[in-house]
Amino acid sequence: MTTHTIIYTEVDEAPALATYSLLPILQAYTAMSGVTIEKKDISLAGRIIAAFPERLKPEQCQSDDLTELGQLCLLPHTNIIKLPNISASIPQLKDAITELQGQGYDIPDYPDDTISEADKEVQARYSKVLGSAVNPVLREGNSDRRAPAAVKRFGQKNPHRLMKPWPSDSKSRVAHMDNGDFYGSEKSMTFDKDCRVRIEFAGADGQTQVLKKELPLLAGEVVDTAVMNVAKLRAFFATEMAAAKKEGLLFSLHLKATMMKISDPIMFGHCVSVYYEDALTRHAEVMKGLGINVNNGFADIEARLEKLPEAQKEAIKSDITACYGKNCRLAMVDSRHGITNLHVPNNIIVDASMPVFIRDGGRMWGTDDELHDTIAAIPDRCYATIYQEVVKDCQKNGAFDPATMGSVANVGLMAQKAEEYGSHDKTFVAPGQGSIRLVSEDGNVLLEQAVETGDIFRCCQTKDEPIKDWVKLAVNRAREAGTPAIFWLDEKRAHDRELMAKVEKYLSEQDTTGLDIRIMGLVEAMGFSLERIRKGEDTISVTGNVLRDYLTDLFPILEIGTSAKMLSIVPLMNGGGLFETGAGGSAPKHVEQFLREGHLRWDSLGEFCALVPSFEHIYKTFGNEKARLIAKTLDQAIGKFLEKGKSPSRKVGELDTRGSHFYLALYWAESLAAQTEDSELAGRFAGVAKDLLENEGKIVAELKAAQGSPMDIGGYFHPDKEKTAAAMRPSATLNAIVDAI
Ligand SMILES: NC(=O)C1=CN([C@@H]2O[C@H](COP(=O)(O)OP(=O)(O)OC[C@H]3O[C@@H](n4cnc5c(N)ncnc54)[C@H](OP(=O)(O)O)[C@@H]3O)[C@@H](O)[C@H]2O)C=CC1
Ligand SMILES: O=C(O)CCC(=O)C(=O)O
Ligand SMILES: [Mg+2]
Repeated sequence: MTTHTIIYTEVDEAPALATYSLLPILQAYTAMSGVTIEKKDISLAGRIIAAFPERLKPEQCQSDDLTELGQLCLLPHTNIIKLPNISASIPQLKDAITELQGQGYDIPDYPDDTISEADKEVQARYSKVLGSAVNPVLREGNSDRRAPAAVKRFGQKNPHRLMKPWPSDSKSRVAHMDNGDFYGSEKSMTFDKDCRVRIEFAGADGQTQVLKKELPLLAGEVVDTAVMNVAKLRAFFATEMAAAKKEGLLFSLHLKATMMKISDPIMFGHCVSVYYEDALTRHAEVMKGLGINVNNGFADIEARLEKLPEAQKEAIKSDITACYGKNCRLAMVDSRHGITNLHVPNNIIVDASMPVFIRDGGRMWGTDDELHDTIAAIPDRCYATIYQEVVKDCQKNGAFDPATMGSVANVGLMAQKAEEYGSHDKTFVAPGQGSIRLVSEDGNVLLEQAVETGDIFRCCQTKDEPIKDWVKLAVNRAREAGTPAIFWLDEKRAHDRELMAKVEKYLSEQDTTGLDIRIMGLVEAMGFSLERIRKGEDTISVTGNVLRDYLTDLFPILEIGTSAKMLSIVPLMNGGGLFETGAGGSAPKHVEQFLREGHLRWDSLGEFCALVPSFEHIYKTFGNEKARLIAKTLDQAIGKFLEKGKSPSRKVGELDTRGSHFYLALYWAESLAAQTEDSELAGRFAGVAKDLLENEGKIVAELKAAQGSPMDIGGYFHPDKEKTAAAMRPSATLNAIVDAI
């Protein structure tokens, strides 16, 4: 029998733990269909190990699976199930390095300063591991995300209870800059032929410095540049902190330091240094000596102060305490442990943090472990305004009702590192006063931005083929769904104006008869979608890469309580399929709970849903009929799983991730046994279904018995495989049935 391969990604944290329980079931159920499910390691630890082969013992070495997957994504038959992985901030990267070193891996420290050539080489290798280093490599296609019909139906019938009311006198708001931001400075152009450009800094003193030697561009490519003026950014933070203090609101900051790994940690650092300015200025010399980098958050300050003699440390700490007294109150991430919004750059990731702010009635947690009205600072106007529109709507009309609200699906322009999310290698801190500019090979200045020392310059690329593909995908989705599809484009943004022209052109080449497709500004599009949501009507948002990310967390978190249940398909432009599991992250909080009390509440519904189109893709590509049946029966099993309420509970002692996998296996076996199209599969799974059902009580009891005490899996970023497998497969009865298939 020919075998067809699905690649299943090994990741980090909660979804990685869940994989230990789910993957053996998947492999057993698909083996008879000629589908093999193969693992590839894209975990943070795996990627670090793969970056330093020459320093490791042969048995410690790992292949560079990410690079291999990146190449596979360009081939027509590739089929990948992509689970969420850690996009590491520097503090997370350092923690992972320390853990690996403790396990005997001779991995170098992350160099804070790059003084020697050797430091530079190490940092260059780590820069490929840092931040969102995985998704942009694999996403060789645009994105199609929506709540599967069964999930939405279930969500309306069983509305989640996470939505909190908005106080009638809510004073919360989104704060953004009015000028000096990326939005205000953006310049954009479309190239009419293939060419190469360079990016250079031209100092006011007449010196020039090449920042990027060569940037190859394709005909039809849209390129933009923009600058964040840091003096204005700091003034904005100071103003909003003072306003929060005056109005009695909490202050919070929402950025994407993981995806925007160069620009956003710097913006985060400015916020930290404005808040703690008095203490940091007074002790500037000591802080410098300790190597403190505010971009890594208050946690870095706190940790490094520990190196000081007691008296000196206490003096600085007392000045820090004075900052809390003088300044506004900060929103807390973990009020019980005194962790604020400014602790580490990866704690508040805007795509997930703003929906929770809205779900919680426009409030965040204070030090008193209560919810309070809050100023949500999102400095750049490119996207901040959409959230203020939601805030305004909820202040006027109250919280949304998950039982009746409509749905917003998304078609997102993402392929080939589109827009801001591909800008890291073209983001620079201005080395002085002058300008940063894009220069053609023959020396013509194409786009130029005035900068002051420390300003953040950013250049983004959006290729033509992905835009064409995105428009086509939007038209197809609009036709399939029969609902309005709105292109969210802001005519005040230079980049969006270039895109609008292309959208209009490519739409005119498609058959759009009978479809309601419109282009709207962001705030208008949000208002339009919210109005429909409140009437229970569905809308498709067709957006660029950043809004794709933001909206596919926002709407699902409001509608169904989480974005983990989204169907997230990336039709690869060369014919393959990348099936992302959900739209959320790797849920670090769930791992904490698992380690503390042996209960994992990761919901694998995202994985289940992604597998259906993945099997269908095998059928469509290779005509594998058994794969078609595997998909059909899995879909039926998911329906029953939802109907019977077998998702993991949040409480220890109740059904957790492992138990939910058992029920999926049971319902899937029942569906396979009941179908009449393939007697071989039916015959094989009739016995499995019978065994699982007969042993239901025993299996559930065995799984429950494994809960209630702390777990030792030998690591956080790089757990011990055997220990983790044992922890995640604690039912001998279930294992025996699955392993015998
Ligand atoms: N595609 C990718 O690879 C992505 C990766 N990330 C990475 O994930 C990490 C964590 O990100 P963070 O922003 O904290 O977001 P997470 O989505 O991991 O967590 C936010 C909350 O969402 C809920 N949640 C998310 N997924 C599930 C699930 N499958 N089952 C049940 N509940 C779920 C949980 O809520 P509750 O606690 O209330 O149960 C969780 O605490 C970061 O390192 C980030 O870089 C983030 C987004 C996408
Ligand atoms: O890659 C990442 O860091 C996050 C991706 C993400 O949030 C998304 O695509 O929704
Ligand atoms: Mg996201």
